[in-house]
Amino acid sequence: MRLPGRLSAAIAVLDDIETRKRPVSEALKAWGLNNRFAGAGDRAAIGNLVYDALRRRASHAALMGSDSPRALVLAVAVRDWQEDPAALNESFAADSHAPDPLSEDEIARVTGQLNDDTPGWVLADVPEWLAPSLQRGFGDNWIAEGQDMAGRPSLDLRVNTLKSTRDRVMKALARFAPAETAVSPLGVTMPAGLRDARTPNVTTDEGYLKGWFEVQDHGSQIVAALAGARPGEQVLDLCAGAGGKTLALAAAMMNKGQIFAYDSDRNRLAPIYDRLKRNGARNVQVRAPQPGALDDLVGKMDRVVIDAPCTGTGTWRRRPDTKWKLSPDLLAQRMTEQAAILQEGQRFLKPGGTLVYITCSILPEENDDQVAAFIADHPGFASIPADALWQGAFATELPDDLETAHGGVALTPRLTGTDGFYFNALRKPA
Ligand SMILES: C[S@@+](CC[C@H](N)C(=O)[O-])C[C@H]1O[C@@H](n2cnc3c(N)ncnc32)[C@H](O)[C@@H]1O
Repeated sequence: MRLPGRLSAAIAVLDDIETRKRPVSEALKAWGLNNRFAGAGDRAAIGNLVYDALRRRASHAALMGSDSPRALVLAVAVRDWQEDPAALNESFAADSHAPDPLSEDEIARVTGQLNDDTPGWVLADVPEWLAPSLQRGFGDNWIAEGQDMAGRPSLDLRVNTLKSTRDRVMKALARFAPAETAVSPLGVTMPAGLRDARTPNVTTDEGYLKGWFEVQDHGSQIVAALAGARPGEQVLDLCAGAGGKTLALAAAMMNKGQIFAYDSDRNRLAPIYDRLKRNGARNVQVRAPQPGALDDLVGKMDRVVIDAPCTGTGTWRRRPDTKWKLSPDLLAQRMTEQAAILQEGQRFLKPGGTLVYITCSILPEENDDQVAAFIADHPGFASIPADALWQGAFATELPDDLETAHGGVALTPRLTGTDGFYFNALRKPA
C-alpha cells in the first residue's frame, strides 16, 4: 500500500472507533483481519496515523474546523508527517484507494496556524475539564507538559539483573540501535521513530524469551528503583497486576527475602506466574484474591508498595484514546479507591516500615492530594526525603524540578522523557 491507501485506511479505522465505540487496538486488529493483503509495514503505518490523530485530536480539530476522521488524518499527514498538500493531491489522483482530494478550504486550514485566541487546553491537547487541574499541577508549564504528552513514546526495556547485564542485552539487540537510559542503570531505550516507523518487536527476541529483559517504561523503572526494596526484606506488592513492578523489586532484592504479590483482580494477576518463571524470580509468593488472603501479613511488612489504580493520565502517549474518554466520575472513583487502598496498605506495615505510593497519573488529585490527606489522617507518617531516595537509587542528585510540594517525585515526558509517574514513600512511626 502507498500513503494514500494508508490514509484511507486510517480514516476508516477512526470511523469504526467512533461509530462502534471500539478500543483502538481492537479496531486496528479488525481492519487487519478484513484486509489480509496489507503487510506488517502497512498495519504499523496505519496504526501510527490513528494514534497520532488521537494524540493531537483537539488541536488538529481546531485547525481543521472539524473532528471528523478525515479532518484528523489529513491534519496528521501535513502537521505531523510533514506531507505537502499539493503533493498529496497529486498522489491521490494516481491511487484508486486514495481519499477524496483536499479541497481548497482544507488546504488553507491544514497549512494555517492556530490563532492567538486558541484556548490553552487545545494548545495542550488535553480535555478541557482537566485544564485547571493540570494548571495547578504544572503552573506555567502546563501547556508544554500537555504537548509533550501528545508525542510518541520510546520503547524502554529493563534489564533483568537476575539473568543478564545491560551490556549483554544491548549487544543482543544491537540491530535496533539501543541506547542506555538517562537515569536507571538497568534501562535500555529505543527512541520513537517518525512517520511510519515500526516499533521493534523485541518480545520475539531470544533474550526476551530467556528472561534477560522486560519491556518497561523508564519511568516505571525509576519508581520501582525508588521503592528501595532491599535483599532480605518482607515486601507486600498490594496492587501487583501483571507484575511489572514485582519483577523489578525481586531483581533489586536479588531473590532474597520475600515479596507477597497480591491484586484484587484475578485476571490482571494471571500473567504474573509465567513472567516470574521467565525472569527467574524465586522470592515471590503470589496471593490470589480471596477472603483473608493477606490476614497473616498484618503488621509484619518492612515495605508495602501500592502501585495504585489510577486514571493512567501519565500514559496518554501510549493510549491517547483514554485521554478523551476520561470523565470527572471516573477520576472521582479512582480517588476513592486510592484513599481506601492507602488506608488498607498501612495496616500491613510493621513499626518503622515504609509505605510506597505510586501512580501513573499526572493529576495532583491522585498524587500529592492523596498523600496530604493520608498524612492528615495518620499522624506520625511522614514522607522520606525524595533527594535521599534518589541519591540512594541512582547515585545522582534529584533534579529540582522533579520534587513535588508534598515531598514526592513527579516524572513526565517533558521532564524525564518517560511516561508520567508519581512516587512518594511514607515512613510509619517506629
Ligand atoms: C496500576 S495497576 C498495577 C500495575 C502493576 N503493579 C505493574 O507494575 O504492572 C493497579 C492495579 O491495582 C489493582 N487494584 C485495584 N483495586 C485494588 C484493591 N483494592 N486491592 C488490590 N489491588 C487493587 C488493579 O486490579 C490493578 O491491577
